[in-house]
Amino acid sequence: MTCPDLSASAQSSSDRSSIPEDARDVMSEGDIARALRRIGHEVLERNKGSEGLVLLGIPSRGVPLARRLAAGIEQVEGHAVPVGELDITLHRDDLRRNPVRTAHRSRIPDGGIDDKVVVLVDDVLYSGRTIRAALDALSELGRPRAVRLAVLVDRGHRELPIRADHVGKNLPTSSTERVHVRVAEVDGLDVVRISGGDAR
Ligand SMILES: O=P(O)(O)OC[C@H]1O[C@H](OP(=O)(O)OP(=O)(O)O)[C@H](O)[C@@H]1O
Ligand SMILES: O=c1cc[nH]c(=O)[nH]1
Repeated sequence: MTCPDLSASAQSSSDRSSIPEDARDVMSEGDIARALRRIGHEVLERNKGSEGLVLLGIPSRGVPLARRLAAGIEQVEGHAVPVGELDITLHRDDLRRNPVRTAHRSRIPDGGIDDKVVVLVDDVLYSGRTIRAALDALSELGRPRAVRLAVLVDRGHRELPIRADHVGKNLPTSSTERVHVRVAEVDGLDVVRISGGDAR
Protein backbone atom coordinates (compact mmCIF):
# COMPACT_ATOMS: atom_id res chain seq x y z
CA MET A 1 0.00 0.00 0.00
CA THR A 2 1.46 3.36 -0.95
CA CYS A 3 1.19 6.21 1.48
CA PRO A 4 0.13 9.62 0.25
CA ASP A 5 2.87 12.26 0.40
CA LEU A 6 1.71 14.58 3.14
CA SER A 7 4.98 16.42 3.53
CA ALA A 8 4.69 18.64 0.49
CA SER A 9 4.05 22.29 1.09
CA ALA A 10 0.32 22.06 1.32
CA GLN A 11 -2.46 24.55 1.42
CA SER A 12 -6.15 24.01 1.95
CA SER A 13 -8.43 24.38 -1.03
CA SER A 14 -9.77 27.71 0.16
CA ASP A 15 -6.27 29.08 0.84
CA ARG A 16 -5.11 28.11 -2.62
CA SER A 17 -7.39 30.53 -4.35
CA SER A 18 -8.19 34.00 -3.26
CA ILE A 19 -11.84 35.05 -3.24
CA PRO A 20 -13.03 35.90 -6.77
CA GLU A 21 -13.90 39.52 -7.40
CA ASP A 22 -17.52 38.71 -8.18
CA ALA A 23 -18.07 37.41 -4.65
CA ARG A 24 -20.71 39.13 -2.56
CA ASP A 25 -20.89 39.44 1.19
CA VAL A 26 -23.44 37.27 2.94
CA MET A 27 -22.30 37.74 6.54
CA SER A 28 -20.58 40.75 8.04
CA GLU A 29 -18.33 40.84 11.09
CA GLY A 30 -21.37 41.77 13.17
CA ASP A 31 -23.46 38.95 11.69
CA ILE A 32 -20.73 36.44 12.53
CA ALA A 33 -20.41 37.72 16.09
CA ARG A 34 -24.17 37.55 16.64
CA ALA A 35 -24.40 34.06 15.15
CA LEU A 36 -21.60 32.78 17.40
CA ARG A 37 -23.21 34.37 20.45
CA ARG A 38 -26.51 32.66 19.64
CA ILE A 39 -24.83 29.31 19.01
CA GLY A 40 -23.05 29.60 22.37
CA HIS A 41 -26.41 30.09 24.09
CA GLU A 42 -27.94 27.20 22.13
CA VAL A 43 -25.09 24.88 23.13
CA LEU A 44 -25.56 25.79 26.80
CA GLU A 45 -29.32 25.39 26.61
CA ARG A 46 -29.10 22.00 24.90
CA ASN A 47 -26.47 20.80 27.39
CA LYS A 48 -28.24 22.41 30.38
CA GLY A 49 -25.04 24.29 31.21
CA SER A 50 -21.40 23.75 30.40
CA GLU A 51 -20.83 20.59 32.49
CA GLY A 52 -18.96 17.95 30.46
CA LEU A 53 -18.68 20.11 27.34
CA VAL A 54 -15.60 19.95 25.11
CA LEU A 55 -15.39 22.12 21.98
CA LEU A 56 -13.20 20.84 19.15
CA GLY A 57 -12.50 23.07 16.16
CA ILE A 58 -11.76 21.55 12.76
CA PRO A 59 -8.79 23.23 11.06
CA SER A 60 -8.41 25.55 9.67
CA ARG A 61 -11.10 28.10 10.43
CA GLY A 62 -13.15 25.92 12.73
CA VAL A 63 -10.40 26.32 15.32
CA PRO A 64 -10.68 30.07 15.88
CA LEU A 65 -14.47 29.75 15.72
CA ALA A 66 -14.36 27.11 18.49
CA ARG A 67 -12.15 29.38 20.60
CA ARG A 68 -14.59 32.26 20.14
CA LEU A 69 -17.51 30.05 21.08
CA ALA A 70 -15.64 28.88 24.19
CA ALA A 71 -14.88 32.48 25.14
CA GLY A 72 -18.54 33.42 24.72
CA ILE A 73 -19.67 30.46 26.82
CA GLU A 74 -17.13 31.38 29.51
CA GLN A 75 -18.57 34.89 29.64
CA VAL A 76 -22.02 33.47 30.32
CA GLU A 77 -21.03 30.65 32.68
CA GLY A 78 -18.12 32.31 34.49
CA HIS A 79 -15.68 29.48 33.94
CA ALA A 80 -13.62 28.12 31.06
CA VAL A 81 -14.84 25.37 28.74
CA PRO A 82 -12.19 22.99 27.35
CA VAL A 83 -11.40 23.72 23.72
CA GLY A 84 -9.13 21.86 21.31
CA GLU A 85 -8.45 21.06 17.66
CA LEU A 86 -9.37 17.94 15.74
CA ASP A 87 -7.28 17.29 12.67
CA ILE A 88 -9.12 15.16 10.14
CA THR A 89 -6.56 15.10 7.32
CA LEU A 90 -5.68 11.41 7.48
CA HIS A 91 -9.35 10.44 7.64
CA ARG A 92 -10.46 12.27 4.51
CA ASP A 93 -11.99 10.05 1.84
CA ASP A 94 -10.29 12.06 -0.93
CA LEU A 95 -6.77 11.61 0.42
CA ARG A 96 -5.70 9.41 -2.46
CA ARG A 97 -7.17 11.74 -5.05
CA ASN A 98 -5.76 14.87 -3.42
CA PRO A 99 -2.77 13.83 -1.31
CA VAL A 100 -1.08 17.23 -1.03
CA ARG A 101 -2.33 18.12 2.41
CA THR A 102 -0.45 18.74 5.62
CA ALA A 103 -1.46 16.58 8.55
CA HIS A 104 -1.52 18.51 11.82
CA ARG A 105 -1.63 17.21 15.34
CA SER A 106 -5.00 17.11 17.07
CA ARG A 107 -4.95 18.97 20.38
CA ILE A 108 -7.33 17.38 22.83
CA PRO A 109 -7.90 19.13 26.18
CA ASP A 110 -6.37 17.45 29.25
CA GLY A 111 -9.59 15.84 30.44
CA GLY A 112 -9.91 13.95 27.12
CA ILE A 113 -13.21 13.23 25.42
CA ASP A 114 -14.42 10.06 27.15
CA ASP A 115 -17.98 10.54 28.43
CA LYS A 116 -17.89 14.21 27.40
CA VAL A 117 -20.31 16.05 25.15
CA VAL A 118 -18.08 16.99 22.24
CA VAL A 119 -19.18 19.88 20.06
CA LEU A 120 -17.40 19.82 16.71
CA VAL A 121 -17.05 23.30 15.25
CA ASP A 122 -16.47 24.11 11.57
CA ASP A 123 -16.95 27.08 9.31
CA VAL A 124 -18.89 25.50 6.41
CA LEU A 125 -21.03 22.38 6.15
CA TYR A 126 -21.42 21.21 2.56
CA SER A 127 -21.15 17.57 1.46
CA GLY A 128 -20.68 16.40 5.06
CA ARG A 129 -17.48 14.53 4.18
CA THR A 130 -15.31 16.63 6.52
CA ILE A 131 -17.61 15.83 9.43
CA ARG A 132 -17.66 12.14 8.54
CA ALA A 133 -13.86 12.25 8.68
CA ALA A 134 -14.06 14.12 12.00
CA LEU A 135 -16.25 11.40 13.51
CA ASP A 136 -13.73 8.84 12.31
CA ALA A 137 -10.83 10.82 13.85
CA LEU A 138 -12.77 11.22 17.09
CA SER A 139 -13.37 7.48 17.42
CA GLU A 140 -9.59 6.97 17.63
CA LEU A 141 -9.36 9.37 20.56
CA GLY A 142 -12.08 8.15 22.87
CA ARG A 143 -15.79 7.59 23.35
CA PRO A 144 -17.74 10.78 23.95
CA ARG A 145 -21.17 10.60 25.58
CA ALA A 146 -22.53 12.60 22.64
CA VAL A 147 -21.16 14.42 19.64
CA ARG A 148 -22.84 17.56 18.32
CA LEU A 149 -22.03 19.80 15.40
CA ALA A 150 -21.91 23.59 15.22
CA VAL A 151 -21.20 25.34 11.92
CA LEU A 152 -21.14 28.97 10.94
CA VAL A 153 -22.70 28.29 7.51
CA ASP A 154 -24.77 25.37 6.26
CA ARG A 155 -24.89 25.68 2.48
CA GLY A 156 -26.75 22.43 1.79
CA HIS A 157 -25.82 19.80 -0.85
CA ARG A 158 -25.18 17.00 1.62
CA GLU A 159 -23.78 13.77 0.22
CA LEU A 160 -23.91 11.91 3.54
CA PRO A 161 -26.57 11.61 6.26
CA ILE A 162 -25.07 14.35 8.45
CA ARG A 163 -26.78 17.41 9.90
CA ALA A 164 -25.71 20.27 12.13
CA ASP A 165 -27.20 20.82 15.60
CA HIS A 166 -26.29 24.51 15.63
CA VAL A 167 -26.14 26.67 12.50
CA GLY A 168 -25.07 30.31 12.25
CA LYS A 169 -26.72 30.80 8.87
CA ASN A 170 -28.52 28.47 6.48
CA LEU A 171 -27.41 29.65 3.08
CA PRO A 172 -29.24 28.25 0.06
CA THR A 173 -26.62 27.84 -2.68
CA SER A 174 -26.28 26.29 -6.07
CA SER A 175 -23.66 23.59 -6.42
CA THR A 176 -21.60 25.85 -8.69
CA GLU A 177 -21.24 28.48 -5.98
CA ARG A 178 -18.56 28.55 -3.30
CA VAL A 179 -18.82 29.92 0.19
CA HIS A 180 -15.73 31.67 1.52
CA VAL A 181 -15.43 32.15 5.27
CA ARG A 182 -12.71 34.47 6.44
CA VAL A 183 -11.85 34.96 10.11
CA ALA A 184 -9.61 37.59 11.67
CA GLU A 185 -7.30 35.09 13.39
CA VAL A 186 -6.38 33.49 10.04
CA ASP A 187 -7.23 36.08 7.41
CA GLY A 188 -7.17 39.44 9.17
CA LEU A 189 -10.91 40.05 8.75
CA ASP A 190 -14.27 38.51 9.53
CA VAL A 191 -16.57 38.02 6.55
CA VAL A 192 -18.52 35.35 4.67
CA ARG A 193 -18.71 35.72 0.90
CA ILE A 194 -20.24 33.68 -1.86
CA SER A 195 -18.94 33.43 -5.39
CA GLY A 196 -19.82 31.69 -8.65
CA GLY A 197 -23.19 30.47 -9.86
CA ASP A 198 -25.98 32.77 -10.97
CA ALA A 199 -26.16 36.24 -9.48
CA ARG A 200 -28.92 36.31 -6.85
O1 LIG B 1 -18.87 19.40 4.04
P1 LIG B 1 -17.65 19.39 3.16
O2 LIG B 1 -17.96 19.13 1.71
O3 LIG B 1 -16.59 18.49 3.68
O4 LIG B 1 -17.07 20.87 3.11
C1 LIG B 1 -16.85 21.65 4.26
C2 LIG B 1 -15.38 21.80 4.54
O5 LIG B 1 -14.76 22.46 3.43
C3 LIG B 1 -13.88 23.44 3.94
O6 LIG B 1 -12.67 22.89 4.27
P2 LIG B 1 -11.46 22.80 3.26
O7 LIG B 1 -11.18 21.38 2.98
O8 LIG B 1 -11.71 23.70 2.09
O9 LIG B 1 -10.25 23.32 4.14
P3 LIG B 1 -10.10 24.60 5.11
O10 LIG B 1 -10.95 24.34 6.32
O11 LIG B 1 -8.67 24.60 5.46
O12 LIG B 1 -10.57 25.81 4.36
C4 LIG B 1 -14.59 23.93 5.19
O13 LIG B 1 -13.67 24.54 6.07
C5 LIG B 1 -15.17 22.67 5.75
O14 LIG B 1 -14.28 22.05 6.65
O1 LIG C 1 -18.51 26.35 -0.61
C1 LIG C 1 -17.76 25.68 0.13
C2 LIG C 1 -17.75 24.28 0.13
C3 LIG C 1 -16.93 23.62 0.97
N1 LIG C 1 -16.13 24.33 1.79
C4 LIG C 1 -16.11 25.67 1.80
O2 LIG C 1 -15.36 26.29 2.56
N2 LIG C 1 -16.94 26.33 0.97
